[in-house]
Amino acid sequence: MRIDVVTVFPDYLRPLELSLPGRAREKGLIEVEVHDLRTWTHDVHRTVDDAPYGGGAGMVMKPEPWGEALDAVAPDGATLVVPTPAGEPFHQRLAAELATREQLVFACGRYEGIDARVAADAARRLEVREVSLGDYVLNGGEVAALAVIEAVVRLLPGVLGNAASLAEESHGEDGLLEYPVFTRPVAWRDLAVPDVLLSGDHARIASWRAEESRRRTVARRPDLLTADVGGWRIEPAAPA
Ligand SMILES: COc1ccc(Cn2ccc3ccc(-c4cc(N)[nH]n4)cc32)cc1
Repeated sequence: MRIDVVTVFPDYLRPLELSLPGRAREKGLIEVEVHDLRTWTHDVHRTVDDAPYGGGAGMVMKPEPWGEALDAVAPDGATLVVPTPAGEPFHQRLAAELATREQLVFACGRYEGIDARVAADAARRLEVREVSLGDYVLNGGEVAALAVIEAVVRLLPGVLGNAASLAEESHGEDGLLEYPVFTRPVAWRDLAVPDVLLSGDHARIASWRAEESRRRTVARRPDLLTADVGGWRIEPAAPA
């Protein structure tokens, strides 16, 4: 998979050189390139924004630099991911879908967003997915892009050293929250590890974990008990 990110803050994407995406790059499983949107400006001030038509607070990102950037960076048929508060909810099912794509291009906006014609023009030759990370407001798309990239890259074959952990996520109690996890020491600040986990009785342990998943889900995410999509225990479809 190739991933390109276009942003006015390239340094915001430096974490992609670390840990999971960093190792995946070293293994040659993904190529990642970050591009400065101002590369495609031609005025002395390298202008990327202007006042919104119709009035209102803030500034809007101009279409021309974005159009030239996407022409240069995104080949026909690539998938353009545009983080926005107004996007479709990002969740594991969408991560699994994006993990099947050959090339993802992320358009990271700032200000009050990107001129809407950019996505409309891109949709003429790209798959365009406008995605929201959740019902809260960020200042730009870079943090969202980092989250989406991590959620997608970890699903790629060979990226997670322990594929079993991915498999376990996908075979837990479907669509429920993870059970609590513990490790040594067995006693810590007068807090103990549940005895069942020390019993070696794998059937009892599995039953306890299933019950803990259900208990947590009822307490924290009752919505998941009725949801028919969005669960994160989904394995990526085989690449097209
Ligand atoms: C209310 O309208 C607004 C429009 C844009 C902004 C700032 N901004 C600019 C680009 C950009 C990209 C993504 C996001 C974002 C995504 C999620 N889930 N929250 N926030 C925010 C973004 C603030 C508010």
